[in-house]
Amino acid sequence: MSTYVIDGQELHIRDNRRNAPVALLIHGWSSSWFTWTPLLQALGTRYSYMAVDLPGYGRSPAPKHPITIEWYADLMAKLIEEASDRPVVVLGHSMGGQIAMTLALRHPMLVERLILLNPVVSGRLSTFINLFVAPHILLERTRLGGKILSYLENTPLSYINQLMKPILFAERAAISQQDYDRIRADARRPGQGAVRAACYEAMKMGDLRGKLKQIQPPAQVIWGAEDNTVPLRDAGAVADEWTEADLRLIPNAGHWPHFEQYETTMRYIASFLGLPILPSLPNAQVQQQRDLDVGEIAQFLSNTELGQDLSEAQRMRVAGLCHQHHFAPQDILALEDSSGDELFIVQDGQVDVLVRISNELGIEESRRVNVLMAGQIAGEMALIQGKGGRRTADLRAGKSGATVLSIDSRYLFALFEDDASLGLKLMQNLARSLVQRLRVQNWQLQLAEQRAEVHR
Ligand SMILES: Nc1ncnc2c1ncn2[C@@H]1O[C@@H]2COP(=O)(O)O[C@H]2[C@H]1O
Repeated sequence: MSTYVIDGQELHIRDNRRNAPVALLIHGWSSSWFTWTPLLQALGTRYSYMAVDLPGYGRSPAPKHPITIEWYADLMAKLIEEASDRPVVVLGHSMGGQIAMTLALRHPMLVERLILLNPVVSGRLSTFINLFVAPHILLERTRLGGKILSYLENTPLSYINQLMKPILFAERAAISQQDYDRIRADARRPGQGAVRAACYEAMKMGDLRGKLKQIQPPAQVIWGAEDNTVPLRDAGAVADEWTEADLRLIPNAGHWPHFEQYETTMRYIASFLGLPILPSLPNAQVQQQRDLDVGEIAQFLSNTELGQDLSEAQRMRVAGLCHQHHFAPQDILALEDSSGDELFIVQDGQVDVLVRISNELGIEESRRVNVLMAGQIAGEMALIQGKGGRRTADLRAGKSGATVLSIDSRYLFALFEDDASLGLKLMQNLARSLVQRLRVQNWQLQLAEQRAEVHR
């Protein structure tokens, strides 16, 4: 845990303190940093994560300032400025999602991407909450009310205990008793009654309907289909107003999809962030990656054969899968007839394509058939042939060397499976590049024919 003091407000933060891009994690109403435990290991492979205890929750003291969603958002903006020198990925759950969206609206420069789990949009919680939980919470505001309730809590009269599970989780949710107990303990933490009541009002005041379209950073919105806390009516507002957002509904999950349906939730997040842990891969390995600037790579991809016609969010996904390699002049990237497990994109310099051809004396020599420049794809032929595909030519760095991005074909195929519309666009782009090369070759053949004619 680290402690930050921002504007005199002490903030306790669970972090992994890596020299890597920052991911800021904002929990929801009546919760704490613990909200993020299932995701921390995977996020830690690429990010320096900061799971904050919001003022008044977990170990962070209650604020002296009146609570509004805007105030929380501005405080998070100052925290980002303190912790990072570039835009950060922001994840928000429930009320934390409302804070994250408000942050992106008020400080778009600070947010690289948003991932929102069951976010509060309208501020109107479910009827369940309004009928049973809210009166309880509003009563807690006063010291006497709080005392009476904490006494009742330990008696068979405590209806809140019985109601908590169906409100928070889906009927068939896979949640362990241990996780449930911890989430419940956070929700009922003594001494937080006043903050809980203030946040209940703040969420209503922070209504984001009508503003979603103005959110600039690419966003993924994940929702448990049986959410009884933040109703799916709010997911409807996202679908209706914010068509650029990547909205995903997860069956058999309620308000805590990352606990209830970890695999599915993680697969969506991993493919959005380009984390190398798509569960459809054998062993779902968590790999340590070199820290590339994903935003910069995504920007570069917009001018490449592979990145044409992709949205910014889609380019970010592809960028997250890229590794960067530097090759000295004449270094070999791939050998003809070897198995092809990677797709390459030339980032800088040149890559020569060499085919082995037997001359009149039957001696094999390498002939350069093409030169690939920045933005062009190489290695797509083996990839398109599928498993066991072999390289059709040697690939060799040109005279001044080459910088190349590579994508492991297993990750690329996992991405195709996971996001069919992105997969289709990428396959179209690969096909387009092949068509272009065939056209050039046809034209070169015609030209050679015409020249031969003139000499005859
Ligand atoms: N005639 C050609 N023109 C341009 N590129 C080629 C040609 N033949 C092969 N290649 C590239 O060289 C790569 C070698 O590996 P692949 O066969 O996987 O994919 C091949 C193409 O990207």
